[in-house]
Amino acid sequence: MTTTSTSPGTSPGKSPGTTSWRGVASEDQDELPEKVSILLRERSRRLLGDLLRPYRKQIALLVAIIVVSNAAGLAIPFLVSVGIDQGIPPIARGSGPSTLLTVVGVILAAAVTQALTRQAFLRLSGKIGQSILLELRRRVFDHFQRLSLSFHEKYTSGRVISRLTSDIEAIAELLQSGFDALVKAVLTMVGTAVLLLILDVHLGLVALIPLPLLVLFTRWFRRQSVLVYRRTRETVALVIVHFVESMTGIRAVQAFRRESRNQEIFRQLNDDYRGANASGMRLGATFMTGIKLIGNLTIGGVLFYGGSLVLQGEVTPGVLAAFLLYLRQFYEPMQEVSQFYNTLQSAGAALEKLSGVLEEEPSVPEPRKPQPLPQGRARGKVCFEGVRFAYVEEMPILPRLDLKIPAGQSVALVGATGAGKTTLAKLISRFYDPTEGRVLLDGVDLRTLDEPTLRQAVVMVTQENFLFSGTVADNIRFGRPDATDRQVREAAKAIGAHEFISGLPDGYDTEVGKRGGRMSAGQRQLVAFARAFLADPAVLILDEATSSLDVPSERLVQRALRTILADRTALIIAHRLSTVEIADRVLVMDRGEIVEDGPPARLIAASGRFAGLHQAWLDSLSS
Ligand SMILES: Nc1ncnc2c1ncn2[C@@H]1O[C@H](COP(=O)(O)OP(=O)(O)OP(=O)(O)O)[C@@H](O)[C@H]1O
Repeated sequence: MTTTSTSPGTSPGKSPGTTSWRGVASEDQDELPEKVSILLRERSRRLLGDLLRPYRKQIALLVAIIVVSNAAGLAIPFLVSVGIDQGIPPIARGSGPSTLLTVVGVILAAAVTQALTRQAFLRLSGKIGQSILLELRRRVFDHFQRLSLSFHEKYTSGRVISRLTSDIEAIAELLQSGFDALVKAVLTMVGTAVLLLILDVHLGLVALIPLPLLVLFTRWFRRQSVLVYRRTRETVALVIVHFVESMTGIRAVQAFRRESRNQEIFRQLNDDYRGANASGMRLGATFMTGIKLIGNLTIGGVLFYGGSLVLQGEVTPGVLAAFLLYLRQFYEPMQEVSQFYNTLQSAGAALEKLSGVLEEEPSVPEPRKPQPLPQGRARGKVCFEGVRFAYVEEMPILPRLDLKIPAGQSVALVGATGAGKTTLAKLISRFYDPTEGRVLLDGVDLRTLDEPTLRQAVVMVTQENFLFSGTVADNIRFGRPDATDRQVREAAKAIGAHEFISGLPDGYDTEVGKRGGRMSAGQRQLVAFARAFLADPAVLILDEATSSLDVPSERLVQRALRTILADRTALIIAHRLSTVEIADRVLVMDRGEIVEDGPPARLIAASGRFAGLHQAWLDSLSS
């Protein structure tokens, strides 16, 4: 089943009601029904579980280390009480300091144990955390690369970047500090409460009186925190979008002198973000000071009440000292919880988005049972059989297309903007699958060809002429990484790019885009042609650049075109009619249909659309 997915996240064939949150679709929804939120949380948890599973044993070891570390920490105040109550009286009685020295020795041992286990914990958790992040980054990158062009056309590179950077960072933060803070807080608080009750039930109950207040206060904080957090995320998203749009569109911004208006918008958005952050900090400050106040009041109360119990001889001074030390320990992690809560929320949101991305399926799937091409290699015959295609179900771009291109033919595709020329080319490259009908290469449905066979047989050179960072030679070698230097040079020579490349500061080893490696539009196009020539596909699709080149460059490109088109099937989306003259055949497209088809000379001789276009072009040349 290979229906084109019309939106990333909507699996074909399922009703939108049940699937509209799947994949990345939930990212676009502000308010999610409770049921969906639960499903999303489950999905996030599954991903987390999946990532943690290989480290089960190490995590168990980590838990054991934390327990020992906390037990050692919790033992210290208790040992202090033993030291005071049982170590000092023998000294006062003159029977020597041996008990006290033993207790001090045990305290030292507990302190050393705590330090060593803490170090082991930090090392091990760091190692596990980094391995998990490595795996997560690998999965997300691999998956993004596998997702079809239809996904990327909608998802935009800005979102891809934030998934791979800030979201992964949020999870890193959780693994590095959040997890540690949570475990420490829970163990310390539960352990302390239990120990207080064991030491002295009466005084223990008094010390725990503020607990309900603490619970209410924490709940209030959590609710407020969710609201503030959401506002921070919303405002930061607007800042980033404005920033990225202004910078990626910097040419248009400067050309239209839009800087000051952009600056004004940015100032406002930036200020909103500052405001949201400030309220977050105020909330955190209120919570932290509130906790500290409750903690200190409790300590004061316990000292007062415990002191009177000591005077009445119901509690020993050592137990009171231990109580005071425990209470300090009890409130400390509570303050960290406020920090941790933010970390948890961002990591939760990040996991939700990443699990959504990983759930997306390529809308152009690999065949289960790939079929070989006849004779094991592509010859280049292309057929469209009853092809219907729509990006959005109700708006067909190609209503019904039947077309046969024999192997080795050069076809020029012309037509008004939006006629569907690029769409047709994308179907031959299998960036999309037809909604109905079939596209065949040498009689084999493209959907049954495996990816390497298809990519080797069909190459599309787009208008972007994208050059990657690296040397010019690397860029030419892009589609055939094992090509030798000689082959690279020969390809460049055949295309007519050798001369200008040799003139670059380091020749073929010049770094693209760096000093001296900047290229003109025509030169970039020649490098893109050399790349395609070296890849040597049976079918070449060229989306010709609309930008007009100067006359010498145009001549160079025309010559290169003749070389590259020889001996292969070619489909050129022609914006320059000079290009059309090289073609064996011209197809004129209008609203997704082929309205004229024939050799250029015949179409010019007839009095159809192409003849009109050609005449207009001739007139423009002579005027
Ligand atoms: N990814 C997409 N999602 C939805 N609609 C699209 C998408 N790409 C193109 N379209 C629509 O399909 C129609 C045909 O577009 P296409 O790019 O094939 O035209 P074209 O003939 O190549 O135009 P041009 O000469 O301007 O490049 C247009 O109406 C366009 O709005």
